Amino acid sequence: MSYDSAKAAFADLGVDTEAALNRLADIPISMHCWQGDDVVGFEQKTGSSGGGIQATGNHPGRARTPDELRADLEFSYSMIPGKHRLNLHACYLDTDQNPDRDEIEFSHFAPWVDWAKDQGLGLDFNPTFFAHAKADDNLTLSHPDQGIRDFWIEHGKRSRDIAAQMGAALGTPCVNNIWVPDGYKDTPVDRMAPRQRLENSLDAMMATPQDKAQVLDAVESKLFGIGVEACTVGSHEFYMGYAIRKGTLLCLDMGHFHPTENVADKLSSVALSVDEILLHVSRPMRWDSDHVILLDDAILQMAQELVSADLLGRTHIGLDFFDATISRTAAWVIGTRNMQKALLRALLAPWGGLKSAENNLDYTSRLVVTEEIKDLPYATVWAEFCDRMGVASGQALVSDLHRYQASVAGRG
Ligand SMILES: C[C@H](O)[C@H](O)[C@@H](O)C(=O)CO
Ligand SMILES: [Mn+2]
Repeated sequence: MSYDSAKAAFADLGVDTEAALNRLADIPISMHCWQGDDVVGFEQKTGSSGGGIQATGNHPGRARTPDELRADLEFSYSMIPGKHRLNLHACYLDTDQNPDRDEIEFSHFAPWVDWAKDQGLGLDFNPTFFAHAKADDNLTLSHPDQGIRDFWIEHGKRSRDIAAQMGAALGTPCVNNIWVPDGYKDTPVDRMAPRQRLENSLDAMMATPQDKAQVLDAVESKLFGIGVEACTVGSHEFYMGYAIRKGTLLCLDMGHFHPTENVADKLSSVALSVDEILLHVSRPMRWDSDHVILLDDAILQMAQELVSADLLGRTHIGLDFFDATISRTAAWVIGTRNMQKALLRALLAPWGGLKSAENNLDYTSRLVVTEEIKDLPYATVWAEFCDRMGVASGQALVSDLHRYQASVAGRG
């Protein structure tokens, strides 16, 4: 089918494909650096991720240096239509020095900033509160030991400063997202004290006012993780309350709720209480398994909510998955494109008519239309988008992904 025929099919429903394509071109997705190297990072130490998160698999081609990671990212961005962002973790510093987490500085990340400027990318940032000896108790900002808390508060402060400098250097606010693994394997007798300590530590970390044009603070909750099955200190209720009271962004990670919860349903509720939202789009399978996102119902519903509730202007879309059983670059490309495809479908829905049917309690029309539009030629509009953006689709995409993977498979 030609794009003109597809355009006419959507126009029949009152949908303007040109407006949808223009809007999609303006939605940046923050791609996470950690898919490229299985959440290992570039600190001069050995050890696994810790904190209950784990990349599984041993596919050849893992990036072992910042240069390799940047090369993989450059290839991946060239396969993804539009201009996007990179989400960096503090453990991905690029320096010959060996600072501990409480000693990191902007200079340790300067090569990333120079590269981002060169590539026209915005940067987002995250303090790294896991994979460190001082996180081995699965307690960091909420640890009963003041010394350990102070260490992590210092790390958090420095990360926030670095994020602000990144935002200033690149002229686009850097979202600085805080996730801590803190929790208990077995049922604690005191849930209040660690939560009070976490709140105090967060307050100390974010005590210095920062320019929102440079850095946006975000906090990320979790239901449970490996090793903290009984209680997570930074639960959803904890961070939702914190974000509302303190004016931070709230991060909703799709893998951080009970598997039967619909994270898309939370957006409109949360948006009534916080100004801005951060999404970690992920695919949990039975647990927070961080599978590569598919074009499945969960993602489609998330995109529908973002468009229908008019939340795109105050939601930062980040990704959070890491699969080491497949080509890591293909994982980035497929997952990011799926997020974009979901947004495109949502932008191509006849929201006016659907909302008016629902308002009139005409659920039959709502059902007929939502089912009928599933047959519309979305693939043709997507191919047109890729074409206009100079990015491969179909068999050409498959070949390019295989060719790049073959070129990195020999890495040791
Ligand atoms: C590496 C990330 O910070 C991490 O995945 C975090 O965002 C998370 O979701 C932990 O489960
Ligand atoms: Mn996350």
